Amino acid sequence: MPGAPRATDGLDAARVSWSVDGRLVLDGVDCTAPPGAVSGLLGPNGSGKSTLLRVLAGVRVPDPAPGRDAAHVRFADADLLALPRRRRARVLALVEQDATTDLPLTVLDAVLLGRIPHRSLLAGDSAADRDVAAAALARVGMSAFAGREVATLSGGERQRVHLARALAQEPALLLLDEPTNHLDIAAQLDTMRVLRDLAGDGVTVLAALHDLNLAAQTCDHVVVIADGRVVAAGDVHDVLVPDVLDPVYGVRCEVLTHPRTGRPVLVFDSSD
Ligand SMILES: Nc1ncnc2c1ncn2[C@@H]1O[C@H](COP(=O)(O)OP(=O)(O)OP(=O)(O)O)[C@@H](O)[C@H]1O
Repeated sequence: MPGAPRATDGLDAARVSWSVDGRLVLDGVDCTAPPGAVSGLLGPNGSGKSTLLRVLAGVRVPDPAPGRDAAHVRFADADLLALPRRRRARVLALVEQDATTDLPLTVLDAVLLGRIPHRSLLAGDSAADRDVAAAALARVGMSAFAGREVATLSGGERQRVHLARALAQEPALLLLDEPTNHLDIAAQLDTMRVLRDLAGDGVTVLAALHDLNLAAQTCDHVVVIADGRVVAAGDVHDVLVPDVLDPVYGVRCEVLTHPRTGRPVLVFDSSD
């Protein structure tokens, strides 16, 4: 992405715990995402993926760790947990699952919200901001919708606008929670291609994904969590294997090889 700062190092989070109502949702998670690559955050429903993304994005504060080494979340030498909100928003963007926009905004105005961290507090949108927002809309194939009210969009269209808003932030680290939710198969592949292109531009991408085959075909690196703990992390060929996936998801999986890409193709059976 033009203007995006290039990260020299990727994301490095360590010992992240988060509890609610006395229940440990994340239990000492270590999670890395290599720079300029697409990483997948995988795990069953309720395993802690959204919570982890929210901690990494600074929306949730990790539990204190009295008497132990504290959690850290670093990106390209910056301590993300210590960065003020506005500076953090110039480094990273989070696309939340089923994000909603209640304000009566046009698509272009919703995408322009992504420019707020980059301008002075009282300034309006500049011509440059509008150019960045228009480029972000073009990148997700939504230019024709610029003047529409967000409330009138379909779920899939809205999902793409949220991605465009994040792109308008020009983040060096992009965190996404199930970015292919609501999307038909062609739109899913388009979104994953956008993520790959961003990685090619130097952006570090970490996306929570449910579709393990989409992850297998797209990701350079995957992290699997279950019950708030990391079970495995690494290259898709090493991690997307029955020894890891069967117990985590309670299924039986077989791994084939994609005839063109050489990447794993997973076929599932229920375990009983
Ligand atoms: N604010 C909260 N209050 C109570 N429980 C919470 C809260 N936030 C998360 N949880 C619980 O923490 C666990 C992990 O939730 P999280 O949304 O991170 O999982 P997930 O892996 O993203 O799930 P899914 O794939 O279903 O979206 C769940 O059991 C959830 O109910």
